[in-house]
Amino acid sequence: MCSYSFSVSKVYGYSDGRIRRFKDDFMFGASTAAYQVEGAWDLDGKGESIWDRFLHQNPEIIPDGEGGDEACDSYHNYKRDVEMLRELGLDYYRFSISWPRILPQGFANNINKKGLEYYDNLIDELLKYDIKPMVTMFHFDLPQTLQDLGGWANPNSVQWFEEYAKVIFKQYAHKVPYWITVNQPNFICVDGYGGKENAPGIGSSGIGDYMCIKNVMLAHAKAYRLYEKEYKKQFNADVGISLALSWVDPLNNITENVEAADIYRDFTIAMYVNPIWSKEGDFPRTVKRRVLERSTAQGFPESRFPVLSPEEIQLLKGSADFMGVNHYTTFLVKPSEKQYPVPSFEDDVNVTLTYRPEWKQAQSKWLRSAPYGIYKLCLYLNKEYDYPLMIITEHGWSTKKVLKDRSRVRNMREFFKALLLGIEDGARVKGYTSWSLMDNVEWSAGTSERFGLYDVDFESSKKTRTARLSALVYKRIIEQRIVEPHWIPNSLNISITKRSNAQRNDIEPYFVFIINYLFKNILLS
Ligand SMILES: CCCCCCCCCCCCC/C=C/[C@@H](O)[C@@H](N)CO[C@@H]1O[C@H](CO)[C@H](O)[C@H](O)[C@H]1O
Repeated sequence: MCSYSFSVSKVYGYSDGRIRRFKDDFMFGASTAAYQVEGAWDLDGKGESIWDRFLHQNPEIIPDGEGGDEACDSYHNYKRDVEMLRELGLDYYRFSISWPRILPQGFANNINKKGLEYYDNLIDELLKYDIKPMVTMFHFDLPQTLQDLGGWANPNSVQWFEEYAKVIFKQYAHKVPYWITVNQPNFICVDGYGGKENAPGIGSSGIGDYMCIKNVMLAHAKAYRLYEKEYKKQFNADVGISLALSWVDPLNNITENVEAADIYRDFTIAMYVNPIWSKEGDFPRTVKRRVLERSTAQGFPESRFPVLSPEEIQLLKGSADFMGVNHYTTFLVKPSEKQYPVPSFEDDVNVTLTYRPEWKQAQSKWLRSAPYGIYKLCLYLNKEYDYPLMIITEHGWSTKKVLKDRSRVRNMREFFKALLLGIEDGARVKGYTSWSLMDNVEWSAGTSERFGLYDVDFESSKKTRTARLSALVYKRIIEQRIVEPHWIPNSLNISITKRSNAQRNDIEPYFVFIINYLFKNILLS
């Protein structure tokens, strides 16, 4: 049992007032995902994905009725997207490839040339302006034809993914420096196979979700090993996986709550990190033991949690060049007071999640601002997994449709301060990716939750994009390499500025420090 205690004043108060600086080689980017932005859901030979099917069949669950058929129409507007990345001055763009756009029926016997062409054009447009492509190979949109065969619950899915990986590595390996095999196995499996509210909505909690986790993790490892064997020597890209890693603290220091926090971390963090980054490999012992005990008590002849063979453990161990960290929020936990359905993932974990009331709420119900969480997550990962190399592959904040998104600016600044503190304390974080470049289709929430640095007018035929306040603040942070607490632009106009390190003013952090010091100690005294 470990409580991950640390100096509260340092984190909650940022009390030393020091301005910390992002090193010049720290990379900044922005991210999107195919289903959420591309639109053109059935154009030019694209096959149906599980999200196409799910939201077409259940339109009533989308609050504003806006699914991904058109989305931001990035399929036609990708040049404008790249222009926005240039306006922001970003180093890289994280986007995903839609599996059914490349392989309409999921299998490599039928490759859609128009699909390949679309991503070739996007990548070339990025490279033309010196913006690095960071390509996610799978971000939730499985071909429906593969779902009809059981999807990620079918052990053959490991091989299906490997065949898809072969096609896209062959096509793009020579121009992609960063690959992310899979985005968020927990969302794919726990929400999609355990739950009913996200595609494919199987509702097999405590069984289907665990089968899916094993297969998705192995699929990731197979793709990593494929790149390692066939392409690493020649092109030397970094290949990683993106994990949804919320931080979790006990509600208070009562032993049961501290234990509940440990269990929750094991089921949501260690579950995905252990097989790749721990010395022993495999899924966490605590998770295996707990599910076995419950399965036995429930009358199952063996554990509902699948076993990895010694070969599979080896395949997974070390199968990533970096850990993609998607971090949005922090939860507080205590043991559950209610009885969850049996069997279920929720019953296996058996905790209740809550927040501190003072943590500001975003437009999304699940999202509260507790930026210290990224600092504690860094400490935890460093301690448990010996300082893994990380890229923040997602962090963001949702609002209503407003241009002056002050709450996003506040959240971003606080997050950066906590992240810089984590880096100062040893975290090896090499980049930050804002979720999202622009408003998009937030899965079952449609466009009711806006995560964009750019507003998107979904009513307009061109899906017009307009920079928000946060876009200008993010651009300024990237240029200056520091977080200026009070900087605001004169207007919301944004334009492309030539990037150069010489622009960065080394004296400015100290100037800002003196102004802050004077403000706090003299003007306020
Ligand atoms: C009285 C207190 C009640 C507390 C209730 C808490 C309920 C919380 C339930 C847990 C839900 C966790 C949800 C977390 C989700 C994120 O990790 C996940 N959305 C991140 O995925 C990425 O999200 C982006 C923006 O949401 C984007 O959609 C992207 O595609 C995803 O990769």
